[in-house]
Amino acid sequence: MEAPWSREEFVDRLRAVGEAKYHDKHPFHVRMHRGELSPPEVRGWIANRFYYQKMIPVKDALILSKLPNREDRRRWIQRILDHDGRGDDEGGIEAWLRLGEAAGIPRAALLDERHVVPGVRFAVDAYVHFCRLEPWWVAVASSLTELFAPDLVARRIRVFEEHYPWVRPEGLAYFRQRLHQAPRDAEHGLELVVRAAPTRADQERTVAALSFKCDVLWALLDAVERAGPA
Ligand SMILES: O=C(O)c1cc(C(=O)O)c2c(n1)C(=O)C(=O)c1cc(C(=O)O)[nH]c1-2
Repeated sequence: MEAPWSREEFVDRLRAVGEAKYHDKHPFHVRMHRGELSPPEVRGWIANRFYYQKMIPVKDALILSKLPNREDRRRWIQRILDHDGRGDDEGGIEAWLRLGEAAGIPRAALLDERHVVPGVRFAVDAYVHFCRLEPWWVAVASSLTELFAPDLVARRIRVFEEHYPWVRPEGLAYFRQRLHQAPRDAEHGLELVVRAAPTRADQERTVAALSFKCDVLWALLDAVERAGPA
């Protein structure tokens, strides 16, 4: 049996997956970042991504149900609250609906999923099923794309302000929230995976889970790109 990687090497291996295949490099994002998307294409992306947003707390509830440790459940549950909201906090799903409205999409058109194309549904459902079926620490590893999300989201805020000013600025609140939520989530996720994956075989399985998740995000954008304007 091969020796486990040190924590540092393990984290390097995880980061290398992001460098190779995180969706910031997808041609659709490249065009978005250059300011080349038409308003209907931006709307198509927002309307399809809503399905991802909507399913995130569902997959986090599946993981929550499997976490063996109370302290970890107390931290993990925050992810569900971040998206679904609680009390006065409207939550991320509501913020995404407002992003849609700021871009000219009626909330009813997001809620009834009329613009969601089959490939997006398949990709997102594959992620949810993966988290339902895999051991909790493998499912947690698949969430570690959040290690890479903050740079992309920070860039997206600048890109929208510069190239897509027709999207009303209050719509960007969702992305601003993610700038502090994602690093906190990634830190906890990494801590869980490092603790639960002590052998080289375990570590390799977590790297494969992260690679799978990059495929989910990539396939989602392939489908959005192919669908075109909404
Ligand atoms: O806009 C993005 O590029 C992006 C990427 C990701 C990601 O890397 O999975 C997430 C999000 N956004 C996001 O908003 C979010 O709530 C989220 C949760 C998760 C997850 O896997 O648990 N990823 C992401």
